[in-house]
Amino acid sequence: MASAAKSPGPPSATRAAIGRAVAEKLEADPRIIRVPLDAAQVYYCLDFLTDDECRVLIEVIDAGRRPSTLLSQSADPGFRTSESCDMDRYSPIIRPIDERVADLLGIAPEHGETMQGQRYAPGQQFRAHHDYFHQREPYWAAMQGQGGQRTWTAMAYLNEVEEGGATWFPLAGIRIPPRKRMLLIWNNMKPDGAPNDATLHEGMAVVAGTKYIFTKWFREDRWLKAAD
Ligand SMILES: O=C(O)CCC(=O)C(=O)O
Ligand SMILES: [Fe+2]
Repeated sequence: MASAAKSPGPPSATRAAIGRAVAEKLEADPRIIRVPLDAAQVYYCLDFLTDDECRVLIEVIDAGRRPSTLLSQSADPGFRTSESCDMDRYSPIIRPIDERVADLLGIAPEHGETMQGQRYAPGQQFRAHHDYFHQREPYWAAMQGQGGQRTWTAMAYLNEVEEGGATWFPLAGIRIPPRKRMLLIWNNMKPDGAPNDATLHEGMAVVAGTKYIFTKWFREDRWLKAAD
């Protein structure tokens, strides 16, 4: 999270193996399309969710939303201005969707963090950041104890946004406009398992309408929720 550090972290055989296994699973799936990019492994699945699922997930987000937070405080108060909602993975609404995401990637559900809903009103955004943890940051020791590095991200768009709200990868050079029901998937690591700086991405400001998504981050090991 937070700003790009010079070296985001060393290679890792474990993460490299996860990267290969997930890419192989996705590439064998006829529902998945790879975005033609060299800098990062990015995929999407157009109709991953049904309209009903999108509607119910939006209701869950609206009922549980609170201001979004950051792991390291940014000097810019406008860095992440959305609202978030931690989704109860054991609820009968969330669990099947949560497990379907893990199954699509071929990652054991225990490696996934709780799905997090995000809501952006006009003007709200999540400035350019990495989903992986910067290993030089003070939070890294705690993250290592909670399942280690984030490997893959899966993010679903739950509604059409009137204007704005694209997910922009400025270094990889793609901008993805929100598209209802679509799941976007990317590997935050390089093929050698080191964090990939080119996965820097931004949830661009919504101009008109409201944007609802959920984000699911996978860890290299089993995720252990921090004690509250
Ligand atoms: O809103 C977006 O398009 C990006 C969200 C995001 O990067 C995240 O939740 O980590
Ligand atoms: Fe992100």
